[in-house]
Amino acid sequence: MILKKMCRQWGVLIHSHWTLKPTSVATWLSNVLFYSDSSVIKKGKATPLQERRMIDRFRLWAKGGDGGNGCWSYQRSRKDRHGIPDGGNGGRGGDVYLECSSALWDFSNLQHHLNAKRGSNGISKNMIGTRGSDKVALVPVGTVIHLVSGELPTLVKNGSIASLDPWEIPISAEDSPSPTEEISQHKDDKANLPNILGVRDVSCSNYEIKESSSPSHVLSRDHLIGCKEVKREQYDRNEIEKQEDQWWEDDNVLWIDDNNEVANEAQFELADGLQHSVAELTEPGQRILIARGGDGGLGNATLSKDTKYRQFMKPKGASKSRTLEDDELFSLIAGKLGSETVLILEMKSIADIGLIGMPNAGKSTLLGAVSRAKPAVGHYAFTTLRPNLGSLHLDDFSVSVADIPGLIKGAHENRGLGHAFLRHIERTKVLVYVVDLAATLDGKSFMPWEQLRDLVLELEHYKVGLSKRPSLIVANKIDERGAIDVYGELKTRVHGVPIFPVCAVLGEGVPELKEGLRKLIQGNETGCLELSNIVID
Ligand SMILES: Nc1nc2c(ncn2[C@@H]2O[C@H](COP(=O)(O)OP(=O)(O)OP(=O)(O)O)[C@@H](O)[C@H]2O)c(=O)[nH]1
Repeated sequence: MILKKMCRQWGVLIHSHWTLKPTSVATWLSNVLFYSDSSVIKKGKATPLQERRMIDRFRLWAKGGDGGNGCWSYQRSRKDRHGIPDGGNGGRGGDVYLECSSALWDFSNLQHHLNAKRGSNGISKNMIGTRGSDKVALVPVGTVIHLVSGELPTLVKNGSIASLDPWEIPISAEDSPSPTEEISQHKDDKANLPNILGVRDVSCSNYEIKESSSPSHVLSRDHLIGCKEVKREQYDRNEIEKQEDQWWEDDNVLWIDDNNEVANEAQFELADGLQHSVAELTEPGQRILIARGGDGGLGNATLSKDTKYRQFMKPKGASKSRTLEDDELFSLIAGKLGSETVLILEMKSIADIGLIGMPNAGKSTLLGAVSRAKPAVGHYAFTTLRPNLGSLHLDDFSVSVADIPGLIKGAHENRGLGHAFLRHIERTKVLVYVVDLAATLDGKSFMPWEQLRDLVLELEHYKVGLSKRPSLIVANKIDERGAIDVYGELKTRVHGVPIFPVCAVLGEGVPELKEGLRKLIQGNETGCLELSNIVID
């Protein structure tokens, strides 16, 4: 009864005819009292950011959808038993796009294979097949694209591509007859395209296609012959599967095996024929076309308009002398293959200010002190495994601050995930060196000026000139005993950049630091930290 009363007082409804067994109540109470600890509650799907490793390099294989096949049909009537060709063209395959989104941090949501949908086949009554749907994959802001194979990605205007006409018009292949170079044409300027839906209206033998970006060129019907080489049966499936296996093997070695960091980096740098930084996505909403869909094959209605093929379009029996070779015919009506691209995506954080320092220097604590960000803070090195971003509000404007994970000596040789961390510094405008004044007080670590020398060396070894940008120094943990003396010595040993004594935990010295950052961002202070300005014994 007492338990029942307690339950009622706590707002727990217990039906009067329930018989409460003391054991079950005890279990329930113990669950409520002892297991309400958040650490015991099962974690949801979204693991906290610092608990999973950042995937900031990613190998991607993209394929545009194949075009649908053209239709071969005849409209017969009582008066015309042979009929007139009325097979529609196949629909165009979908394209593959990468879209920049500020909602993402890394490539963990991305799939290694991206395939757009195939266009549907043409239908009789001269009906064109529908266009295959596009595949759009989201990538974080600051994604840099390196091309392994395939065509160069094309930047598409910001905004939705939903406005694209689903009835994409299939056209003939490009000048090059090679199937590998078979790239479908842009059809942005529809006014210049013949109305193929109403193929009956096309009397000319030349299409004039004007592209907004490239000079206009004329494709003649003769180029249709070029399609001959794009044949499904010639497309060696085994070869492709072999290549895919190979690719997966490469992929495993290069990127998936987490324990093989250094080998991965080395192989990335040595990757054959890799074209570095062919494109980058820096603003949310930007889209890049990475694989084009193939054009649809031509239906016999379209072909019958061409004098060259007209005689072959007649139904069997009506054709006079020779018939079109099967291969040739197949190449005309088969949908063209979508293009394939292999890319390596790399993420470089974009922030106005980069906080860099040795592990445990207090960078994350400082980020929390200057912004509203709540990064994980721990009294052990490498608490931060991915850059944390925060927004620093100065009176009339705000800037973004990135807390870069701790760098150690040899980071430029990829020690301690050095490359992964150094990469993010490339995009910052201003550098803030955070040094730990208390590091040497226990005799285990380096003096602050030694920390600074090592940091500058690591930056310069990774990329020459990386340290040459407006900088300041934060002398952190000024509250620790003996730190003031170390700070005094630091000022005598390091010149050329402002030094701010700060206690990030208590927020002391933070207003002065913000003022210093404002000057740096506005360009009033431009000094960068040089090795020659650091005095070491
Ligand atoms: N006494 C004192 N301790 C501080 C101060 N700032 C940070 N710390 C402590 O230093 C330790 C490391 O702080 P973090 O902010 O995680 O350091 P970090 O540089 O981000 O470390 P990594 O994640 O390894 O790069 C924590 O135990 C903090 O509480 C400070 O101003 N004074």
